[in-house]
Amino acid sequence: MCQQPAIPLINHNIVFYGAGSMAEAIVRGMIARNVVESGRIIMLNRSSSERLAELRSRYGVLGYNAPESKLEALRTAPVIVLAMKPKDAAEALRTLGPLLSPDQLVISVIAGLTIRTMQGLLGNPQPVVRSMPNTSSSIGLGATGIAFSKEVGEESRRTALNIFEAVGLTAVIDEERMETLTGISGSGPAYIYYMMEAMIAAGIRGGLPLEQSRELTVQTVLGAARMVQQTGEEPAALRKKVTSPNGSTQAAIEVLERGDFFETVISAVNRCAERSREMGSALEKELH
Ligand SMILES: NC(=O)C1=CN([C@@H]2O[C@H](COP(=O)(O)OP(=O)(O)OC[C@H]3O[C@@H](n4cnc5c(N)ncnc54)[C@H](OP(=O)(O)O)[C@@H]3O)[C@@H](O)[C@H]2O)C=CC1
Ligand SMILES: O=C(O)[C@@H]1CCC=N1
Repeated sequence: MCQQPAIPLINHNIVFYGAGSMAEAIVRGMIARNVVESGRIIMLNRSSSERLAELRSRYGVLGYNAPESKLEALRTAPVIVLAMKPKDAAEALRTLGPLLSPDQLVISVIAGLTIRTMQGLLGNPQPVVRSMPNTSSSIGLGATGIAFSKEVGEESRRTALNIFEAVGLTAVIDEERMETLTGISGSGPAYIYYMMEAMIAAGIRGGLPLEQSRELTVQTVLGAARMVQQTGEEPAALRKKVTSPNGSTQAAIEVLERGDFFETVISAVNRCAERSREMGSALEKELH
């Protein structure tokens, strides 16, 4: 596990422009690891005061949706994390651009939104970071891809890395690979949850009580991931060790193969990447 720093690593305000699931996952992870004091986190949304009240009471963060407070927070924060849905990003970036000074860092978690489009919509070559985290950041087990615009200096680079390293693993990658990474780790938790849903349902249909089926499934997924991590063995090698010749596992794998499981997962990852590119293209059109 990560060691909790005695002195918070981040000693400036961070504004989350968007206060939904992904923003909360990052905030929860950062606060749990004590990398920043909760009073330095400001969360903004468009309309939901109940949501801001919930975040304030859960994490002790500040939350605003009144226009003047929002503008003031955006004008003055050294770091702004863009965390709204892609459909809301163009308008938000157009609002943000004229408010910023050149030293403010904008970090996006928005799927598909490229560095070029971000800077175009901001209207200036602001230092920007394109990231793709996942919701496991909320328990410190996130996996985040990061790409930097050339305007990002060493200190800002470190700031962005501090945020995401505090909530899990980070991978600095070429921006061109961000959609593929989205297909693996950004959306990946959903594929695993889907597999778990099916395993739990199978247990119930086979007569196990829901709770037992759930617990057994969770432990199986956790154990399998830890085995790959801790033994350093390849998943294929570990799979072989479970699969006795002509045994029950082999019979199960044959069913998965008949459903073209391996290629189906690859197609899902590819489609996810393609969809991210489509969302990125829709945002790029907003430039014209
Ligand atoms: N969920 C995930 O697993 C992951 C999501 N992402 C990315 O994170 C982003 C957010 O996703 P998610 O957290 O799921 O979305 P949510 O719908 O949960 O949250 C979106 C938030 O943005 C706010 N918002 C929208 N427009 C504005 C605006 N103009 N000003 C201020 N706040 C605004 C909404 O406020 P209100 O409710 O008041 O309208 C809401 O708080 C997406 O772009 C997605 O691609 C990236 C990786 C993983
Ligand atoms: O589904 C989405 O668009 C976002 C991006 C990665 C995970 N969720």
